Amino acid sequence: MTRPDPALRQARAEDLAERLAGRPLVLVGMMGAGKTTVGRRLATRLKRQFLDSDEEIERAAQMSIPEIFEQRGEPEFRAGETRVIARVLKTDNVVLATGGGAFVNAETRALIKDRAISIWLKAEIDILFERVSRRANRPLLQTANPRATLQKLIDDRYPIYADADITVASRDVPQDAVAGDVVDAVLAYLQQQDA
Ligand SMILES: Nc1ncnc2c1ncn2[C@@H]1O[C@H](COP(=O)(O)OP(=O)(O)OP(=O)(O)O)[C@@H](O)[C@H]1O
Ligand SMILES: O=C(O)C1=C[C@@H](O)[C@@H](O)[C@H](O)C1
Ligand SMILES: [Mg+2]
Repeated sequence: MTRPDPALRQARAEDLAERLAGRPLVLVGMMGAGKTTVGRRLATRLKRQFLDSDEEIERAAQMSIPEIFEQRGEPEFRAGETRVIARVLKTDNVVLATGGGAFVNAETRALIKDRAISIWLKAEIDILFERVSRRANRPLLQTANPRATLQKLIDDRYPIYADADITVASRDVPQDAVAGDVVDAVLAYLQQQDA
């Protein structure tokens, strides 16, 4: 594949930033889909602030996510996640990467749908499993058969993620290329809405 012309790439990002008129962009999807890494690159391109709900929760609690799950339990983590996302969505001009379970919560999902444009970064299980296997920082996957657990989460969650405004394939290509795909997909979505 040829590399996109940097000037064209920049022009598309500037066009998108203007068309969005401040509306937040929210990345949803499974752990390992690339929400954090792609979101960061997307924010740079759009000259926006980047926030990550997992990082915000860790900062507020002064603990890592595995520690929060262990010491306070998943329900408290989920309550914190909903609060953090509600707070972040009061700000314009933000790119928000959510934790994998955030969009599954009906209240959080309604808030995201109301305030932001949501993008599902959708990836195949092989890609997800390879990526999440690099680090043991996902408490939900600390099971006897993490691949089967991941598959079960995919089965449960994909119909819900499909409610996002836009779906972008998180392919096995450099993260910058996926960020470019997101720019193109959101532009196409806005053009379709204007038509
Ligand atoms: N396009 C890509 N190519 C190669 N590696 C990638 C790509 N996108 C993400 N990764 C790698 O996959 C891992 C998981 O990515 P990331 O942390 O961004 O996922 P996430 O969707 O934010 O997951 P979580 O829901 O657990 O926060 C990281 O090590 C990241 O560097
Ligand atoms: O998929 C999930 O439910 C999670 C994903 C991570 O981003 C973290 O929010 C946490 O590990 C839970
Ligand atoms: Mg993340």
